[in-house]
This record gives sequence, C-alpha cells and structure tokens, in this order.
Amino acid sequence: MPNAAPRPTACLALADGTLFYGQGFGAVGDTVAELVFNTSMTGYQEILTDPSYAGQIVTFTFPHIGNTGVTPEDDESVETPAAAGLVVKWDPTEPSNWRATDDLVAWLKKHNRIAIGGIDTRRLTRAIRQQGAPHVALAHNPDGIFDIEALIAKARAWKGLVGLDLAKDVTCAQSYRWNEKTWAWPEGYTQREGEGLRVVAIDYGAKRNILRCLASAGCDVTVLPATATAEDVLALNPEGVFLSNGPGDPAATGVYAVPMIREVLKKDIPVFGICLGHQMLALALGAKTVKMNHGHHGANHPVKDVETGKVEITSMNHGFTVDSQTLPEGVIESHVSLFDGSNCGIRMTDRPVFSVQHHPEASPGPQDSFYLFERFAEAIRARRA
Ligand SMILES: NC(=O)CC[C@H](N)C(=O)O
Repeated sequence: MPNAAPRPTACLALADGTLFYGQGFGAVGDTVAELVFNTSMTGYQEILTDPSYAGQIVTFTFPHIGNTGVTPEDDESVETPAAAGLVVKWDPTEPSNWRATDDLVAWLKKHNRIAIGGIDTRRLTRAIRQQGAPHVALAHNPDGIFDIEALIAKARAWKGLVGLDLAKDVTCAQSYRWNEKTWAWPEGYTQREGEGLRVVAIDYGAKRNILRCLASAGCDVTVLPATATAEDVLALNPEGVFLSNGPGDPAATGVYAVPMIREVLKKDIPVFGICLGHQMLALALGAKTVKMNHGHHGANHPVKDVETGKVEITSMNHGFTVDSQTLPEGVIESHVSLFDGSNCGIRMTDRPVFSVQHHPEASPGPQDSFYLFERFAEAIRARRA
C-alpha cells in the first residue's frame, strides 16, 4: 500500500474532547498539563528547561524542532526539562550541530518527558487562541492503544495553574553563590570585574542566564530558595534584591513571597524582578494579577518603554499578567505589550524598585532589554556612592 499513514503512537486529548493523533517519542506513558504555544524559531532547549514551564506542555509553531540537538550548556535549569511535554509538527531529525552532545529524542526519553510529532500544529495553535490555553492529556504508547475517554476525563479533572504554587517544587534546596558570567553580553556592554555588588536573588525557578547576566553587570550573587524569609534575605546585608522568574500562579506563590518582599521594601534597597518576580513585586505593592487567555510565549514580542517611547523586541513566557488598573499610587506602568496592551513593567516613582514581565536575559531571543541589568547594578552603585 503506497504512502500508508503510520499507525499513531501518541494522542493529545484536549479537555473539550478534541483529539490529535501523531507519532510518539521521548518517554512512554501519559501526562496532564496546560497546553501553550511558543512561536520562537530557536532555543527549544532553553524553553523546555526554563523552570517557568512547569505544569505546561509546549507546542512549537516553528516546524523544525530538534535539528540542532541538545547540549548541557544550553540548559536553563539543573538537568531536567521543566516543561511537562512537547508537541511538534514533525518528528525531530538527526541533529546537525557541532555543539550537540545528544539528540532531542534521546534526551526527552532520558528525562522522562513525553512528546508527540506529526500533527497539525497550526490547527492546534488556532484552537489554543480561540478557547484559551486548554487543559490536555498527552499519551505515548508504542502499541497505539489509547483509552480516549480516560484521557479526556484526566484533562477535565486537572485543576490547572490557577491557585497553583510550583515555585517550591523547582527552587534550589539550599542557598549558593553564583559568579559565572554570560557569553551573550551584547556589544556595547562592559563585563564588570571585581565590584562585588552584593545581590540576593530569590530562586522561584530562576533561569541560569539571568544569574549570568546579573554577574556580568557586576553583581556578586547569592541565590536563596523560594521560601526564604525577609530575615534570611536581610541577614546577608544585600545591596540589591532580585526576584526571579518561575512557574505557577503568582498569587499562590505570593502567599509566602509577598510578605518577604514587603519587608524588604521597607529597607531602602534596589529591587529588580523578572516575570514571576515582576508579578509578585506588583502583588507586594498592592496590585492584582490575572490569568490570561493563552499568554505570551515567544521571542519576538514588541514591548514599549512607556517613558522613552522606545520599542524593545523581547522574549516572553507568561500566562498570568499584572492588571495595570490596580497599580497603587507611587507605582507606574513602565512597559506595555504592543500585542495586546497588557502590562510589561512597573516602577516605583521615588526609588529604584522595578520589574518587567518579559525576559531581558533573552535566551533565546533578542538582546534589546539587557540594559535592565545595568540599570539595577547602576542603582546599587548609586546607593553605595
Ligand atoms: N516566566 C515566568 O516567570 C512566568 C510567570 C508565571 N508563572 C506566568 O505564567 O505568568
């Protein structure tokens, strides 16, 4: 029989009953999560290992995923992919890249992550845009046998990310020092040496390249676990406090993070937050966060600096957002998304306390927003002087 379609070995079931059949790869079994689409054309490994993707399966709109393999150098977190699973248009081909130490398929299998290939990711992305990021069950079985009713029931029963604190699952177990710099520091920026600006970074699921960028900007970084109290933070006598990115609902994580941040805000220390850190700084200042329809996940998102009018092309990965209508007096919206007008940054008007929704460390993506690391380091230097 010419061109017979291969027997499906994986099934993606959306909670509304929509089914996608394809070829399974990676681990065998099934998993439930929220499904989001990412529009990045490069950096699938950085995306899959970004701890902020915990609880989510990523479908890439770009069709060629896997063709540069994987290398430990590109991991954004310790070893394991944080994303719960992967959806691609075609099965990844053999990697072709001198940096590759493994191929994506073997790597997913080793790290127990399920993937499906050979499906219409454009149709799937349209479904996500229309119905909002759906709850899904993804199953891989080489025998091609699936209990569809059970998969749909699992997707329906899953409670979702709202109200979920995942930072405590992905944070570091113990505090540690970070001094490695980034290789991606763009032209025109100086790698700082030996200034030792004492920064405490709270790890809610921090991406490594954020820590590298802080080091490149001149910071001597001590990383503390997500549940660190204000006492833990202030005991290190920090000159600056950094709040990292991370997975889950900021309001749920805020149960322990917000009281810490509020105590830190009472001291006159520069504070910088990224993504989840941005959302929790906003909560600590009295604003509210809400779940978005399908969020922002990509490496080409235009963000406008409201004060200068300058547009930055940014990396994004978030499903919650700060409701800018709820920002209190003394806190201004510094950045907005040019895609949908949602909030992308805030700043206190009277001191260097600021945060952004996008990812200035890029990885993967454009480097337009690196200046934010310099702004943070500058604020610490100014306070020293
Ligand atoms: N990258 C992040 O820090 C994500 C923050 C939060 N978990 C969200 O989805 O909005």
